[in-house]
Amino acid sequence: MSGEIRVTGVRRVYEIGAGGSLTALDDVDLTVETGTFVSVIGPSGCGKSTLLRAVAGLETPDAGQITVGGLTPERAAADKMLGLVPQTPALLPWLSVLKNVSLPKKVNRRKGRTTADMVDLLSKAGLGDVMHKLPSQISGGMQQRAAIVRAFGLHPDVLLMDEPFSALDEFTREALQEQLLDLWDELKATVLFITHSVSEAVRLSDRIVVMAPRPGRITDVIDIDLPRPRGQALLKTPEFHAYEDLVRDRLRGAFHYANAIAS
Ligand SMILES: Nc1ncnc2c1ncn2[C@@H]1O[C@H](COP(=O)(O)OP(=O)(O)OP(=O)(O)O)[C@@H](O)[C@H]1O
Repeated sequence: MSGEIRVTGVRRVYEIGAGGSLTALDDVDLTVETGTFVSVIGPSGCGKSTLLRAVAGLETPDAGQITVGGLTPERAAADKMLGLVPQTPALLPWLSVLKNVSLPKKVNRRKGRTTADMVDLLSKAGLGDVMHKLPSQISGGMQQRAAIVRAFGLHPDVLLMDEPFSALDEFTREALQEQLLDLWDELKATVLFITHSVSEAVRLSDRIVVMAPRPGRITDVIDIDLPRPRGQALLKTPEFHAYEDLVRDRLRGAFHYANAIAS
């Protein structure tokens, strides 16, 4: 139960001026079981970030219920059960990489790791040689890796990731996917991951949730039954491509709909 995310009948409506409203989430039901990796994919505006923010306790649904480990998201966040990795790494520019990733330890001594643990995690993430540098002295890919290590530093039960690799080139992205999977395998957390990339979703996930917009809703849930660990070689197998095709087919419907309402 400790890391289960349960979303039941969630609705979120935004007022958009002149008496208009936009239903960003409509009757969304989703259970992410403890320790599983679930990705959410769908066209722009289908409510992915709204859903993630609601699970993080940063957004209050107008109807329905969300629990994280049986608690309200606000309580789970206060208990440091949640880790959040945003699209941009948001490291503090005046602190070294090591000091940045060690911050949660200082903020929350109860659950945080020791500095030695963080040094070890940074080394595992390939950042051992740059841990004393400032964020501006390392690449964007390294900065994002540091942000992921920082999130794991709190030893969260649940990790919420909003397109963390979207600003990176394809090869860096693939390398980071592998490192994320290694960290996840070692540290165990329930992960809710937003992406626009079909191959990324297939590689990382136990389950992929497909959403469509207006109203933002879940249109499909696809279990990914591929063996782990999912190294580079897996990306070339027919089984992997078959899952990519399946997800693309299911997504196509959501995109047709999105384009129809936009035109
Ligand atoms: N604070 C807000 N006020 C009004 N409308 C909002 C607000 N936040 C989001 N929206 C609208 O709600 C819908 C869902 O937004 P959301 O950011 O969750 O979509 P998304 O699927 O994450 O999109 P993207 O892939 O582009 O990040 C969009 O139409 C967006 O414009």
